[in-house]
Amino acid sequence: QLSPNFYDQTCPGVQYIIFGVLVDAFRTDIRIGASLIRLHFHDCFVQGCDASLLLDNTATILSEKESLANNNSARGFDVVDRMKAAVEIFCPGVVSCADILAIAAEQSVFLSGGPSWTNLLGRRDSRTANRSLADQNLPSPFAPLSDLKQKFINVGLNGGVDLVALSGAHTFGRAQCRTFSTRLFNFNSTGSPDPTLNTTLLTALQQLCPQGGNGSVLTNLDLTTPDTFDNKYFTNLQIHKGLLISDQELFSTPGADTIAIVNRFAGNQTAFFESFVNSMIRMGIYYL
Ligand code: HEM
Ligand SMILES: [Ca+2]
Ligand SMILES: [Ca+2]
Repeated sequence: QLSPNFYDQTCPGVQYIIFGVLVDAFRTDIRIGASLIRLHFHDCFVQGCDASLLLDNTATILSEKESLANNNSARGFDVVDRMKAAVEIFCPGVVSCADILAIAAEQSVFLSGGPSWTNLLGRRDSRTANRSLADQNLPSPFAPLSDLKQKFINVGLNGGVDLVALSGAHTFGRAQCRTFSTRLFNFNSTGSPDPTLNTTLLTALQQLCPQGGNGSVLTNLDLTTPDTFDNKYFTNLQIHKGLLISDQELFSTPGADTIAIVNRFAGNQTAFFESFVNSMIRMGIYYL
């Protein structure tokens, strides 16, 4: 049973301590907020929000850090370690790392221009990780829409508003060429690029990510406002400027129920923010 007041007696300053570390990290790394909210998402989708993602390999643990979606991709662990260390100085042994991830996610959205909300706290950290479950549960950018929906349903979210609103987190942060380059030249063995990709953006991405080139080159997920948390992600989808297949198909899958939701969020940022907060809170209370 999570509560906003969970640390009121035992660590009343926890949010300020984390905020201090976050603001400091932001000064040298504008991307850190995006990286941190992604850690919270990748934690919650595997065994619930229990900080299992943070555990390193041991004799008995196969880390989630090296799962398909996280390996050479998830980042920000050093900042989480600094947050935990700072919290330990003031309230040793009290605050869970799963709560630190949830708080950091909310503050990252707020610091980037998005909404703020009241964090529900009191998660317990797990002593086990599950790499195969991470491989299974974390959505692939190449997956069809039906598969993305199912992965959200599997963790107690829905494949409509939750999927579309939370995908809106791609309003900031970066992605590597290897996560979208299948769209650029010979899409699904058609001999042509993905027809749902805007041709101007296509040309730019072909230059950035040539065939046989370096798959770890980075580009912005939201090419309009790359570091601001806003609804431009959705207006981009309307003009076929989503970066990942999993982004664009929310709008470009014929007959999909997600199209109307994209259109609503594109036209009304307040509606997006409200749904986003609601879905983040529900994702954040998922626990096994
Ligand atoms: C719907 C299914 C989703 C898929 C298939 C997906 C896939 C991806 C991929 C492939 C990347 C780029 C990783 C890299 O190149 O290293 C990425 C980045 C990111 N994702 Fe997602 N994602 C999904 C949902 C979400 C959700 C629900 C959130 C948060 C609520 C989120 C937040 C982010 C952020 C902020 C980044 C940028 C991270 C950074 O710059 O370090 N994503 N995602
Ligand atoms: Ca977890
Ligand atoms: Ca943006």
